[in-house]
This record gives sequence, C-alpha cells and structure tokens, in this order.
Amino acid sequence: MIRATGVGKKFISYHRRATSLKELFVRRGQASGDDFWALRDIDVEIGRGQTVGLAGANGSGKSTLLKVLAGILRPTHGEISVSGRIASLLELGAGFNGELTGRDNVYLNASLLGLSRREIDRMFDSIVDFAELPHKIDDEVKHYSSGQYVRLGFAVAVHVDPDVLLVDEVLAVGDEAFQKKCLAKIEQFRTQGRTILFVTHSLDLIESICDRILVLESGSMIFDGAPEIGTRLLRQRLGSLPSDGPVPYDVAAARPVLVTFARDPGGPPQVQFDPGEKLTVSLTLDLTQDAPERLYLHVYVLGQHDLPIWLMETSVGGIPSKPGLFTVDFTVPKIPELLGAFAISVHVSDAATGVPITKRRFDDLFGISGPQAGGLLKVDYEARTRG
Ligand SMILES: Nc1ncnc2c1ncn2[C@@H]1O[C@H](COP(=O)(O)OP(=O)(O)OP(=O)(O)O)[C@@H](O)[C@H]1O
Repeated sequence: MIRATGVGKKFISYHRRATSLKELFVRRGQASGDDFWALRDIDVEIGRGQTVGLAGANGSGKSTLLKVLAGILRPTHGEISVSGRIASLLELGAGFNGELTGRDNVYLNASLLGLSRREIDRMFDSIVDFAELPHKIDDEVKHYSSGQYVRLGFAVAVHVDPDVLLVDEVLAVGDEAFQKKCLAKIEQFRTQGRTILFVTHSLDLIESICDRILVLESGSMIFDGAPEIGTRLLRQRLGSLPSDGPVPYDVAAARPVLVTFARDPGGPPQVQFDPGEKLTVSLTLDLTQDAPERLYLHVYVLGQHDLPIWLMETSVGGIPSKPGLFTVDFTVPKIPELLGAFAISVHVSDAATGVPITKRRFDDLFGISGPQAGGLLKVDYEARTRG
C-alpha cells in the first residue's frame, strides 16, 4: 500500500526560511551553509489496514516523511510507491489556498483528490457539518483560526473515501471535543480496514490505537515495530524513562530489539562508512524481570550470504540483570579494509550452559565503501601489462 525504499531528503541550509515559529526554533542551532539531511535511508512498507504512529523528537523528520509519502515533497534519493487514494492532512499552510473561501477550498481540495463536482456537491453539507463551520464556510480561509482550518482540512480528508490517510500532528490544534470526533473517525477507518499513518507526540495514543510505531531520530528510522517497545525506547531516548528503571514486561527473557550504527556511541546514526573509520554498533535489548543472570552477548557481523566476518562479545555479566531496555555499544576504532554491505546477528547466551537463549538477525545493513568496486577485502595491488 505504501512503500518507501532508500528514501533520503536533503534540504539546503543556506537562506532557508522558516515557515513557522516552530521551525524557526527547531532550526536554531543547526549549522548553516551545509546540506542538511532531514531524512536518511528510510525503508518502510505499510500494508493495507494498518494503523501506524510516527513518533520522534522535534525536528526528527516526521512531517518531512509524511510530505514525501504524500507526494508534496520529492525525495532526494529513493523511491516511493503508494497504491489507492491517499488523503492527507499536513501542517497548517499545506493544502488550502488562503485567498479562497472555505467552500472553494473544499471543492478544490476534493477535486485534487479525484472527486467529481457532483460527488463533492453530494457530500458538501456533511463536510461542513463535520467541521462545524456552517457560519464560516463563505469566508476566506486566511481569516480562519488554526483550529477552524484543521477542522475543515480533516473534514475533507475523511470524506473523500481515502484508502490511505496521512495525518500530521495538526490534530492537536483542535479543541478537545473535535479531537474526540477525529479519533472516533480514525477508529472507524481502522475497523474499515483503511491504512492510517499519523504523527503524534502522544505516546499513550500510539499505545492505545496503533498496530505499529515508527520512531525517527535525526532523520533515520531507529525503530519499526511493536508500539509498547517503540514508545518505551523513545521515552528513554527523550530522557523521560530511566534507562535502568524497572519496566514490567513478560514476553521473552531477553530480546534484541534494535541495532543502530554510528561513528561514536550515542552519535547520529549513519549507515555508510569508510575503511579505517571508527564504527559503533549499538544494540538495544529488552530484558524481563525474570531474565537469568550471567548473560552475555555474541554479535556477529555478517557479509554476503550471511557469512560471519567478525565476532564481538561482551564479558559474562556484561548485561545488567535488572529489567528494562539497555544498550550495549561495540566500538571498532578502525574498520578493517573491507568492502560491502553487512548485517548483524545477535545471540544472547547464558554462561551457565553456553547455549543461546535468544537469537536475532537484523535486516538493517551498514555499508563499508572504498575506491575498489568489488570483492570483500580491500587489498593493495598493482596491475602491469607485459608483452
Ligand atoms: N523546507 C525546508 N527547508 C529546510 N529545512 C527544512 C524544511 N522543512 C523541514 N526542515 C528541517 O528538517 C528537519 C525535520 O523537520 P520536520 O518538520 O520533518 O520535523 P518533525 O519531526 O516533524 O518535527 P516536529 O515534532 O517539531 O513537528 C528540521 O530540522 C527542519 O528544520
């Protein structure tokens, strides 16, 4: 239904004008004069009928990803494919023309989504009723409050019978009664098997209504999976949950849930490295209360056909016995002279038996590139032609 493959989005920082106060604040502190990657290497596939929450800190790339998926921004790299009618309610300012009346904007917007004039005529009153704006519908939209604007945008988006609904955090602008109405509509869409992707800072909301959470950090997708794990991870990253605090959890004894690659521990995630560069492989594990002590980790770096290239281990007891999510950083000061794409496989073993209690191979890859085009090892050589 929605597929993004290798999607990156670069903005040029020079003369970048903030279009909102929020952006102005978020952008402060970013180096100017550089290319700025708002999204990097995003691979995601969302199937029909899924309700997915998109979360992450301010400026992590959530709105940019929605705009790229909605076709409003063109990705710098990668491919997007979406099947079905896609309706989106993006940030204020995107979608409506301020000089036109609410009525004209409803017609314009719905016709851009492929509805005929007659179809729009038929649903017009229902849209206006849903938005609760009958007295305002013939005013120019630039005179609407942000809440009124969002009401109308949401009303159009849900009336055009979309297969895919993309909703930005704008819902938070509506008052409580309207938010409830929107959530009821989202719930109805869910039961009708439509696909919903929405941005929110409310992790409680994600836990209560989503099948899945995507977590962005500095433009990279650092988690894609179960809401209860993703929200805990994000709370930890945002500092609202102590990393060693007891968290009730009882699905498995120890589960590797996330791998990220960076130069330094805690540094910005990256997936492309050069030989000789520093590499940190960070593994996040989820440990339950009854996890056995004396656990240790084996981490295999796998090459093509899952061939183990090298092994990294913690010492026995290198995993806390306390429950919760924790991260182990394996830092390689100098990447060997290797080339290619590498995956990670993790075994959690109990020293008492030496038997792995959990294994997981992650699909996330990192690449080591160099001037040489093929092969696994970078070998110095000379080519000379004789005769
Ligand atoms: N048109 C643009 N030109 C340049 N930079 C941009 C543009 N739009 C967004 N950015 C930058 O890209 C980064 C990601 O922005 P985005 O709005 O996607 O973040 P977000 O996760 O939605 O944030 P928030 O939670 O604050 O809404 C930010 O640093 C932002 O300043």
